[in-house]
Amino acid sequence: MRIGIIGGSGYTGVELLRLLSVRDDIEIVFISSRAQAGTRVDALFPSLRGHVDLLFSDPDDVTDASCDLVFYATPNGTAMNQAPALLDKGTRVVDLSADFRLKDIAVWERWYGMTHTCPEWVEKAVYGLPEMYREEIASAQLVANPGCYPTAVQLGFLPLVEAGLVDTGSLIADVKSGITGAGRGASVPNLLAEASDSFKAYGVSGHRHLPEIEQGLANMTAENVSLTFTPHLLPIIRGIHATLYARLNQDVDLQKLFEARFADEPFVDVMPAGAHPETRSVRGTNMCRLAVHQPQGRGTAVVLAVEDNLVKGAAGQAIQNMNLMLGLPETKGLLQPALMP
Ligand SMILES: NC(=O)C1=CN([C@@H]2O[C@H](COP(=O)(O)OP(=O)(O)OC[C@H]3O[C@@H](n4cnc5c(N)ncnc54)[C@H](OP(=O)(O)O)[C@@H]3O)[C@@H](O)[C@H]2O)C=CC1
Ligand SMILES: CC(=O)N[C@@H](CCC(=O)OP(=O)(O)O)C(=O)O
Repeated sequence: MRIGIIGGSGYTGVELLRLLSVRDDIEIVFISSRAQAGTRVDALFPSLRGHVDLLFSDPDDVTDASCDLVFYATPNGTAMNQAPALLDKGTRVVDLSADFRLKDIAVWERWYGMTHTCPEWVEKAVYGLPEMYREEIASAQLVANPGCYPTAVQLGFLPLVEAGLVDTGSLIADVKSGITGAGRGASVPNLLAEASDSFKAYGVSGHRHLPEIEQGLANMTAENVSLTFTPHLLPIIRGIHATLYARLNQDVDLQKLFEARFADEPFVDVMPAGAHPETRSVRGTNMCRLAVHQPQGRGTAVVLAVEDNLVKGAAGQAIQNMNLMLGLPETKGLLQPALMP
């Protein structure tokens, strides 16, 4: 399969390269970076020496590359302008940005502060959370890959919301992300001296992942969904840790419920009762590890979810979606264990 990557010099782009370059069923034929066009990929990323023998290209040239599938690992507002030319030619696309994730265009425009230039493809796009939409993803031409926070939060709440066991009007997600979540672009708040040895919340009054998570949860239930979502910046490189709270409306064996819901899911691991999953247990992997608790047997379910924001939260999930779309084994190239310690 011939694969192209637009935005190959960013963090999710290099993660796509790390995971795809070792596969013998995939030929990477195109990697773009406007700033790096003409330079060798392994000059920018020596980690790929011996694995990727390509130069960065200009994104405009991808239309001539005749790819089976193209990834957009670009900032929000890019794919909606560039991908339609490929989509109209029949190329399949996985967009890692938020351009095609929200079905309500007015809501997207409010949260992203831009006019949407391609609502017709938003309608046709399939949201790329395989644990919810596996069949639709397999036949989609355009997949909107979920955001990093939305992946962990939706997977953690999924069994509870789907089974109607919680008050969906009072859900709480307290979530922490490593700094690569902010991308590779230079910015003062992301400097080592600014972000390390410190910890803070941000976006408390509103983060653009709120409508995405609420849209996903609403698709799991006929009930009204309302979420309080507070993101935090953790002084680590990779990893998301979500602590999710929901009021139970009945007595239920939560451990059994979670184990049954994810029994056939290759990339969701329900840990034994009482576990406290760590971000390092998923570093570099496509796994989301969950643990479900009911402290003191009172009526609140507390779900802990960890994932690597660059893998299950971005590039790994994008490849999981690619595998489904191209009729390849879903887990192909994604089963390596975490790097420890
Ligand atoms: N980082 C994360 O953990 C996650 C990120 N995402 C989303 O994935 C996307 C990529 O994120 P990330 O890799 O972190 O971003 P980076 O900022 O690290 O990289 C962005 C890439 O896009 C390219 N790019 C920028 N502007 C354009 C443009 N107008 N046309 C073509 N290429 C462009 C850049 O190269 P150049 O400018 O040289 O062309 C670079 O290769 C974003 O939409 C992000 O929100 C989603 C989930 C998690
Ligand atoms: C730590 C950090 O800054 N994280 C990013 C989320 C990254 C992501 O998933 O962004 P998209 O939805 O745009 O794809 C943020 O809060 O903006």
